[in-house]
Amino acid sequence: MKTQMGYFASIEQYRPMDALEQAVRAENVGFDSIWVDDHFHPWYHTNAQTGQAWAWMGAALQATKKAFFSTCITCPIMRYNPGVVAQTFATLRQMYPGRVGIAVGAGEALNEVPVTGEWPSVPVRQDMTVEAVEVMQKLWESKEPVSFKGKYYTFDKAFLYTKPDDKVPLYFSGMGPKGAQLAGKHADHLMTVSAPPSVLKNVTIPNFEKGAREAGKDPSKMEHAMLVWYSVDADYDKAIEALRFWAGCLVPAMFKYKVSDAKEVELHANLVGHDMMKDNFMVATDAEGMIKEIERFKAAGINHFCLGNSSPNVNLGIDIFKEIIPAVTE
Ligand SMILES: C[C@H](OP(=O)(O)OC[C@@H](O)[C@@H](O)[C@@H](O)CN1c2cc(O)ccc2Cc2c1[nH]c(=O)[nH]c2=O)C(=O)N[C@@H](CCC(=O)N[C@@H](CCC(=O)O)C(=O)O)C(=O)O
Ligand SMILES: CCCCCC(=O)CC
Repeated sequence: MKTQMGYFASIEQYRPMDALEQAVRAENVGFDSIWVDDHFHPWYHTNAQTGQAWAWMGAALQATKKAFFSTCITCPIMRYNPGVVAQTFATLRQMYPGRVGIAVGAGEALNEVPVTGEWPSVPVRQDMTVEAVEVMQKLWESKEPVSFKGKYYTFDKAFLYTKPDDKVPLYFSGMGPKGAQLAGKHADHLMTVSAPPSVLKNVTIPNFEKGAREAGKDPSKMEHAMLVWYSVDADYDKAIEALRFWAGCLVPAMFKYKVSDAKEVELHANLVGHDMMKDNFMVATDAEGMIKEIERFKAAGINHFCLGNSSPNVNLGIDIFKEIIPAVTE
């Protein structure tokens, strides 16, 4: 499968209009796809934003010409009703045929707790995600009104009058082995987050493929997409430090516990050392260094990169891909 290069335009790290300008620039440089975070609270407090992802996508799709767009990722189970998620992505895909997909996942306390107060366990949220996906697919496909009584959601003769002309591609986030297996079983493609290449190769991707085979699908036709942040600067230490905004994602407790206050995440993020950031993110001083970083993950089986640009000079961090994209996709 040909490697695809995606640009992650963060609307929690950047003001929405700045992220939109980045998306336009990234498309012009040759990125295949644009991905946007779907958050309520951000992963860092100082100088953070959190624009609404779907509102941003509408504007960004109109401002660009051909790039594929998806959230990275939407949690369709708590603060959003899955029926309204299905309606939103049906509308966007009808308006921009072939250019819109959705990635789903079991959520983060940062986004769900502030507006619901609830935080079910990981297995329950995974179960809710599977049910949400089932009902979203029914709404997208059904020519008749949908009535559904599940464990978590009830639909009473719900009908989407605005439908896409073809299927909305569905990515499913699996960070752990069970999440990856569920992704293979219930979605079209895998979405995951940067992890050591050995884990991706020996745990995440095999579990995803196992899930796909269980559902009778051909895993060789399914993408392995991954969100990973990068920073490029001639000064290596400056490049690493510029990734600090995302360091909270490297603290496992942020996923396990009900942490929904960005100030609290920031306190933990500020304790993360450069070695850990270097190991989990991509840091380089030039295009050649970035190509090496991308090749590490390609060798582990990743074939769709969602690259979050945390470079000190953001435009340079986009323009450098004129040289990188041909080298990693040929
Ligand atoms: C926590 C792991 O669960 P998993 O289902 O694999 O992954 C969860 C993530 O998909 C979500 O949190 C997702 O919403 C995060 N996310 C995101 C993910 C991604 O791949 C790319 C981009 C994004 C950006 C984004 C996200 N979320 C948003 O809301 N908005 C965004 O923009 C996991 O580790 N799962 C393990 C099982 C773990 C488990 O069950 N643990 C038990 C305890 C076990 C023990 O005792 O040790 C527990 O915690 O109760 C697995 O195997 O699946
Ligand atoms: C380990 C990182 C999980 C995804 C974090 C996130 O929400 C990024 C937008």
